[in-house]
Amino acid sequence: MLPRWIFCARRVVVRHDHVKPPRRLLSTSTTGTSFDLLSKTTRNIGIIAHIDAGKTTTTERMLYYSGYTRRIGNVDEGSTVTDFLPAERARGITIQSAAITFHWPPVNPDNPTPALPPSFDSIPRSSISHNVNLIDTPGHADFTFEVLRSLRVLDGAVCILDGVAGVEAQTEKVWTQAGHYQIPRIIFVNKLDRTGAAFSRTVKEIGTRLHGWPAVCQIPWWKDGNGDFVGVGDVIHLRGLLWQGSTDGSQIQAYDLNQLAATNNQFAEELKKARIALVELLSEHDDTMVEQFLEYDEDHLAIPGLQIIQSLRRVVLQTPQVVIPVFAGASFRNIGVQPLLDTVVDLLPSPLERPDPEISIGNETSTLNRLLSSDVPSGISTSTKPTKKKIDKGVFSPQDIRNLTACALAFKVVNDPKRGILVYVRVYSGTLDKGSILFNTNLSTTERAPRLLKMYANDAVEVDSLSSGQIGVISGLKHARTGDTLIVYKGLHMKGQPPGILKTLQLRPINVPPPVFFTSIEPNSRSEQKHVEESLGILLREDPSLHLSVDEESGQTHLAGMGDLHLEIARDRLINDLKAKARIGKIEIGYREAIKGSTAPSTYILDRPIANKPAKAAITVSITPKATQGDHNKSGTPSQESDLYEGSNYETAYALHDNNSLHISHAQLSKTSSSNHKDFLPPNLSLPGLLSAIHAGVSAALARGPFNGFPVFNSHISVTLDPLKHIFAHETTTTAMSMATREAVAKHLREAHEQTPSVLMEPVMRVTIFVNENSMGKVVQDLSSSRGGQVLSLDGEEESDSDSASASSSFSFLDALPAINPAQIYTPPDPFNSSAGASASGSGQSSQRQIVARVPLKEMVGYLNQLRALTGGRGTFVMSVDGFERMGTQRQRDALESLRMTDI
Ligand SMILES: Nc1nc2c(ncn2[C@@H]2O[C@H](COP(=O)(O)OP(=O)(O)OP(=O)(O)O)[C@@H](O)[C@H]2O)c(=O)[nH]1
Repeated sequence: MLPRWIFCARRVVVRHDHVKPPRRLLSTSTTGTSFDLLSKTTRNIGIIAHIDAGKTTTTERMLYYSGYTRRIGNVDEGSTVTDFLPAERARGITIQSAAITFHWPPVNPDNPTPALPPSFDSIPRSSISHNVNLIDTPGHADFTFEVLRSLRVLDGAVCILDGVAGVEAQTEKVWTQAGHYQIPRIIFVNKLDRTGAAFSRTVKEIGTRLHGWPAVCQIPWWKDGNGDFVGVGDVIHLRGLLWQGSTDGSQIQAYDLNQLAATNNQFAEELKKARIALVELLSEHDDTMVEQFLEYDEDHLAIPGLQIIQSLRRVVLQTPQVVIPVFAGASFRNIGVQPLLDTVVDLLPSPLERPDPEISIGNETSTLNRLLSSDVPSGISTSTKPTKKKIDKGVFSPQDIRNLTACALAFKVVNDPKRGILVYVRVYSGTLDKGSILFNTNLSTTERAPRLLKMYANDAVEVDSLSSGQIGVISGLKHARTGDTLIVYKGLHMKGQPPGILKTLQLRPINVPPPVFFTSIEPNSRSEQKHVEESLGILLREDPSLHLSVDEESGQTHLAGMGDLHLEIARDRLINDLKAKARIGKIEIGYREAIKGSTAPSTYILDRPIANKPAKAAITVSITPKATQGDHNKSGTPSQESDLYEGSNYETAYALHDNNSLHISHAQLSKTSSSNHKDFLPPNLSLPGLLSAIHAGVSAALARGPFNGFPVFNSHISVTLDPLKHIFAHETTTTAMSMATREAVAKHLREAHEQTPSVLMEPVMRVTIFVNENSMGKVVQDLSSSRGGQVLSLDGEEESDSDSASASSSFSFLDALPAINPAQIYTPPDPFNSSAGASASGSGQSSQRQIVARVPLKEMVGYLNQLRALTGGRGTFVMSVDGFERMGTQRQRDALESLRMTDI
């Protein structure tokens, strides 16, 4: 009898034209059993990998075999479903992660909602149709942040490796990040049809570079042992799976061990060896497998496939994950995708099996279910009787928690040409209903969710609700941005806010790294200004790692981003997709300027009409440079803006972008009691309104420093707001206060610079490079002499810069993982000479070396070409911002000179 999933694959072919998601399965009502069924049969997974490993190609096959597309899209022809932005199709790379839903195995139209069995002890999960929400993530280093954003909402991940190139730098980085989020992962070694493909070498690299024991679940099947790649040996079910060449891949022949032994004994013997290795490995990490092994008389081959699947599932869900199931295929040749889909359903967890998601509330961190069960973080008390006073103080009651009926994370905003702005959300608790009023805790705004959708390849299906664990889309939102937390609070009206600190609740907050490249944008004409601004607004909602600042004096708008490709794509999106008519400047390095002088407090008065209305406001300001450690600041802290919730009721402190800080003292106005505010403030002003106006004014001034117009770095601004002296009845508005503050801070910055000249700070990158042994010397030499870099470690040895933030965080995670001895890893032999494979890829396991260095970003521009030249095209690297460092006098002079040259 044919295995069940082969039957499935055939069934898709037969019924291809009318396999559509049945509406009954899409209904997300929260009644007990259907909620349970939906959650248990849901997989929220992502595909992560190095650029070009084949994520999009594999996704296209997944959509095809599950019946959601009628033809297989081709990356090279620009006809894929997931790379839908014109810029993505033109470049053949994935820029924005797209989330799509499909069912695997395909829904049986005769029995669309089969009952779940009481347990999966006797049948595999993949025998029941599951709801798979798939998030395709970008592979380019400039989009790592986009990958991080998607990782937060995943319950499991498939990591695709290029079978020729092996484990590449970006894979290692994303793999580690997924490990930090405790995301269970499996690996698909793709492109095994290519010359130089080396499955065995790649498996060893999984052990040594991804720090886990590879559990080889499939071995490649090469025609006659060394020819074309034609199928896989299924180690779990002990069978050979042969794909028919030049078809759509839905015709697969299965051969059991006896059949294989008769036709290809060597392959059959290898399959047995692989099974023994798999059972041995599982036994080391799963006690139940040891019991099974004894039950089956210590016969590795006698243990049923289902028991192996269950054991694999148990080890994949262990934290930290030390066993990594490995599968094989060539998506482009349509080989290996259906069993991979089975594996997704069988091994990766449902939303119900995931750890409680982290949250931040007030300035505490906790987890969502602890909060919902009122087990709130220390320092935040609950009360059964909330009074107005208690609510103002941030106290909330169990009833307030009960009123919190849903919590969701907007993990992606997309401007769809046909459907407008789509906000992709993952629901973490409760149910989002169509028409719900959503409170956005990042923006403190309220908006209604007019329509809810599920995205199926090219189709969007409207649904009435999205329940916990589901991924879907809200269309028609006007404000929500990528990364915002949306909550539903019972009884909230459009102008209201949830009580106390509930309004600060954020799901899985992440640090946005500081932008290090920028470009200027100028509308072609005044009439284009509005459209350009709106288009920039869309870009920023989609991608919060882009930063926008407007220089009020020159009127120039600066767009800053994480990398040159990041900005290039933003530029393409703006001009080609959003049709903004604007001139875009050259992409430049985003230096910072640090003031060296301080100023004494002085009061600035703004007294001139704004928009033809009289305006007057005053503010007292002083500035000091912050103490630094050698003017070197690590990334992570500088870019995040937050209210520090510190100090007394009469002062407010903020951490601003670029390691700046702001302290506002507002002596007469208490933050927690507004009872006397009417004695000091006219009816049009409130303390929160004034604080945010001052915050905005300070941020605007710091965006352009007095030295060369770069953002100011590492300064402390002290502001005093005295309502009796600074506020003028009728004439003081929040706009006037914001402008007064901006002008006051700008004046103080100029004075500080005149007193002691400011200095330029440059972004310094932490670069991880992988090269072959014989190129190592040249690459190190080039880094340290020509590029002014500092080599921190070779092959992960002790770093000379031991306080490196990124280093320590990744080491703490890696410390929990076992040391892997590659000699103990089972791999089948590769058909090609392994050194040939290694030289084709440049990642020969024995000769692969890793260099970690700190290098100024300026020296890394165009580095890939240089690295390729030094390594015969084989080296790869990844980098992230490590901090900003003061430039030497000559370096600063050179940088300013080259900036002047660009201006001419
Ligand atoms: N020979 C061969 N080529 C493949 C295979 N899978 C993908 N490719 C090719 O590899 C290239 C990259 O494939 P993509 O699917 O775009 O890779 P990706 O990982 O999505 O790339 P990014 O979106 O840029 O991160 C394309 O030219 C594909 O046709 C495979 O199994 N065999």
